[in-house]
Amino acid sequence: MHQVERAIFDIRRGLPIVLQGQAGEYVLVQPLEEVTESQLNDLVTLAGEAPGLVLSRHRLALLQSSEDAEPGRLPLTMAAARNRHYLYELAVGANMSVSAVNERSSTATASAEPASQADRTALALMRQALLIPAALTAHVPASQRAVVDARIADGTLLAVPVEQAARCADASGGRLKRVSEARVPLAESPDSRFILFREADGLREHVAVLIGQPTSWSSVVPLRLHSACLTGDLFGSLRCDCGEQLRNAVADIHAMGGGVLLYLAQEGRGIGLSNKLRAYALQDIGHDTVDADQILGFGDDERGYQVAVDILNQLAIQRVQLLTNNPLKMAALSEAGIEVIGRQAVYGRLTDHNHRYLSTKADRGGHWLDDVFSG
Ligand SMILES: Nc1nc2c(ncn2[C@@H]2O[C@H](COP(=O)(O)OP(=O)(O)OP(=O)(O)O)[C@@H](O)[C@H]2O)c(=O)[nH]1
Ligand SMILES: [Zn+2]
Repeated sequence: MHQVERAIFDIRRGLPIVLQGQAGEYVLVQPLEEVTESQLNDLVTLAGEAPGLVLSRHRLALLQSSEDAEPGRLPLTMAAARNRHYLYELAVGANMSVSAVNERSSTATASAEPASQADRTALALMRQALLIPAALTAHVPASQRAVVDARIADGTLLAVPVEQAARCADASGGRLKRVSEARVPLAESPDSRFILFREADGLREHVAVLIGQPTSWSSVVPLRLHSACLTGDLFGSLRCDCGEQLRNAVADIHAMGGGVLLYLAQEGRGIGLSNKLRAYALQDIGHDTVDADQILGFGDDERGYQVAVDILNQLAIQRVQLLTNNPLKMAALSEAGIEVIGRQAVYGRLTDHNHRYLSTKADRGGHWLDDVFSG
């Protein structure tokens, strides 16, 4: 796992890695995000043949104008593989179909082939690294093995077994370390304590905010799962309702006699801040919050709650009253064996700026927000 965690760091820095198959085959993986012309040239030279562009099922569904799709790999011509602008159009362009992109460009690509295990793993690693979910993959032919081996040997290219990488990228939670804690009095709840949990790869840290003294909590613990939103939580952005929900939740839990707020590193519904800002830019040209994420290759909600369940287990919390308007959070906890005894709504204010966002959440995400719209 250690090696995979290193690989995720390389990927996050935009560097290529090698995935090694069980039969000894090598697949070079180059993240698309921030890729430079010179990296594209290097990739083609190193592989000795044109790579393919691996895209998520959400992005391919858009490119193919279909309801649903599987992750796939678009085989590229040599010219296409070197054309950064063209690759970006395919991966995140807002005007969408493979043929339309081909038409606008001097290069061309064929229709998608099913993604191999290495391709799928490459996508999972991009997500784990919080990059755009798109990568170039190239099979290294026997003639190029010695060159690639030399790069692995001199430490300029990291190689990891694909099986291990697939397991690591899919393992959400389960490897959380309780790192540090302290008393942090909050305006809405002076008797509060922060406990920090760190994921094994070190990329994400989550905080459990204990409100009041656990010894005085009732047997059903009021719980808020709050996904990080830098823009809303910290700056009071008017695009969403997060900041007010956060503060209202702390006040509500305090008023309920104490409980827990888990502040989860799931910025932008799990797509990361850089992608959320990209999604905001797409919303500014007319797409709604769900479609904007899909253009970038993401599903409506990329969050999982295993991390939250692991923290609750570490805190020995079994029965909760959940503060949420999100049916997925209720279901995720119940499915993981946490008893959700009840639900309490937690709202922010409706404004001109967040109206469309909240109505999309209600209409397309099934969030319980009727009371917000009825005033
Ligand atoms: N991708 C994306 N994420 C957004 C957008 N606006 C807000 N977010 C994120 O959405 C998440 C909202 O999280 P939560 O406050 O847990 O809210 P929720 O899923 O609506 O559920 P409840 O508040 O519990 O009802 C945060 O991670 C925000 O960063 C957006 O337009 N696009
Ligand atoms: Zn927000």
